[in-house]
Amino acid sequence: MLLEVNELAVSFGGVQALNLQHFQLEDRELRVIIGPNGAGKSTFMDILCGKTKPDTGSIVFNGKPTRGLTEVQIAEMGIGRKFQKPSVFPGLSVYENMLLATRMKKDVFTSLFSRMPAGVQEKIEAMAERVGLTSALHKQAGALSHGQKQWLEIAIVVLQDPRLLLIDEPAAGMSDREAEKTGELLLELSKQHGVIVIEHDMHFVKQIATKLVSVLVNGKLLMEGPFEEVKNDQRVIDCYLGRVNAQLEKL
Ligand SMILES: Nc1ncnc2c1ncn2[C@@H]1O[C@H](COP(=O)(O)OP(=O)(O)OP(=O)(O)O)[C@@H](O)[C@H]1O
Repeated sequence: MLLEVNELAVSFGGVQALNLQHFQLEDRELRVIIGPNGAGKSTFMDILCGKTKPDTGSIVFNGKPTRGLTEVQIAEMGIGRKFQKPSVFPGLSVYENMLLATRMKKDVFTSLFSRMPAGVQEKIEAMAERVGLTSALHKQAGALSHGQKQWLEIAIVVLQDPRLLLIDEPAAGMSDREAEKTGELLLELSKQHGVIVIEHDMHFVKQIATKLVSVLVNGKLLMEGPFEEVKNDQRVIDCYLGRVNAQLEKL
């Protein structure tokens, strides 16, 4: 098991944001987490990467407990997080952004201007190929399309060689074609990494949920199952009145 979580809870000002009895993820499993706004999805990822400290509970990653560790220590253990908010350096090229990612432990100046260890260039070129950014390698990151920026963000996390990737709403704001390409990329990445994806777009969920979908509601796990089972579950449908419900009916 790559990740095992038990009795994980956190409250903010008396409001319980998360109260997760149990969650587990196998190595090289891609799990999608869905749930209405305020369900605790981002809070769960924030706790997994050490950004938020839980009140109670245990998290065992790759056989080792992570509670009490800092964000940096957790990242070094192999949990990589891609946030919804862009975090690339817009004034640097795609290549330079990727180079920085391979050398995160050094400062920006040293990373960009010191001698490059053997194999780094090849690693960056292979990653650019994987995320479809080969022809944009020397473009400024700030000039990329929204979809390309998201792929660069994913590449930056993957270049740090995490065992587990946490990805928050990767398809938000993308065209259908970009979302589809992103889905293909995540499926490909899950051959080498554990991947947890938070997503609202049900077409995208359908594409990538080849195994299990976890549904969070009010901080609790409502159900877990294959996409077909989840989308037909009355409790899930009831939680998704409105926009997402309409999407579910079309699938
Ligand atoms: N730092 C914080 N301080 C106070 N309350 C918070 C904080 N972070 C989250 N919350 C609250 O915790 C609950 C869960 O929020 P969270 O952002 O995890 O939900 P979510 O499922 O990711 O929602 P969305 O789909 O809208 O992103 C919400 O009631 C939210 O207002």
